[in-house]
Amino acid sequence: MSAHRTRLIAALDTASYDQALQWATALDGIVDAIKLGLEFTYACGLDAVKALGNRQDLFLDLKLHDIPNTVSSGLRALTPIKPRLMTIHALGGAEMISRSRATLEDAFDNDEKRPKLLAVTVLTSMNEQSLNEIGINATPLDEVVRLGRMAIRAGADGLVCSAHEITALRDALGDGPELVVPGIRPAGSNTDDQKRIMTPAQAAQAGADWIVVGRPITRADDPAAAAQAIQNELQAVTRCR
Ligand SMILES: O=C(O)c1cc(=O)[nH]c(=O)n1[C@@H]1O[C@H](COP(=O)(O)O)[C@@H](O)[C@H]1O
Repeated sequence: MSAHRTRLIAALDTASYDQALQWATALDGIVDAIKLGLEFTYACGLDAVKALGNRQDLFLDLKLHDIPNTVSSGLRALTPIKPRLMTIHALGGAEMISRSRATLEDAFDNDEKRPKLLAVTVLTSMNEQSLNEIGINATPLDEVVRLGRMAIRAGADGLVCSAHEITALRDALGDGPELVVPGIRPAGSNTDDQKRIMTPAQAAQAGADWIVVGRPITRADDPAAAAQAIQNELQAVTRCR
């Protein structure tokens, strides 16, 4: 058993480079990593992603989902950015995941420096009803565990899931996979479009390796203070696993 700290990723969802830089600067030394996703990347381009990613640990969240050749080639094109974490959709299937992992291994001699490949399971904005609407007659919990098993077996280093599924995933897959958990809302904050939410402390208690928090930080009057409050909440949870 080892002491394990849940780390905080701030999602810098904006189309403005200046805004992202301002947040990244204010949060430097408070959060453990920053996340740049579709909005920032499409609006500002990969050079801007690289510039911000050179300053702090980077989670590059582009959620690739296409045929195996297209996804693995797309990942290869992103490797000069050297993110710490990258996302693809588990729904792309086992071959897409295994080819993606092989591409990343091929691009990095040093496995320590290789970006960790995360498979997104069921988006935290979805509940059982939204799964039914797309023809999946399962609970989010069952669907996440099913996709999670497949994705880890195929070569993903970790999974993106909600905090509600952490215990079941640990039971099914053990401590190895990195579990990255969005849908985090400090008590009393606006849930926005998130459906499967928990507080930072609850997610840490459940065993999240990383939590991802966007609007509760970026829409706060003082983003640095909001992020520090979340870190304090995480650090108050001591757990061993
Ligand atoms: O892959 C992700 O990071 C992700 C997966 C998921 O299931 N749910 C989810 O919210 N996210 C991302 O996590 C961030 C959550 O942002 P907030 O809802 O503002 O805290 C966003 O940048 C989402 O793109």
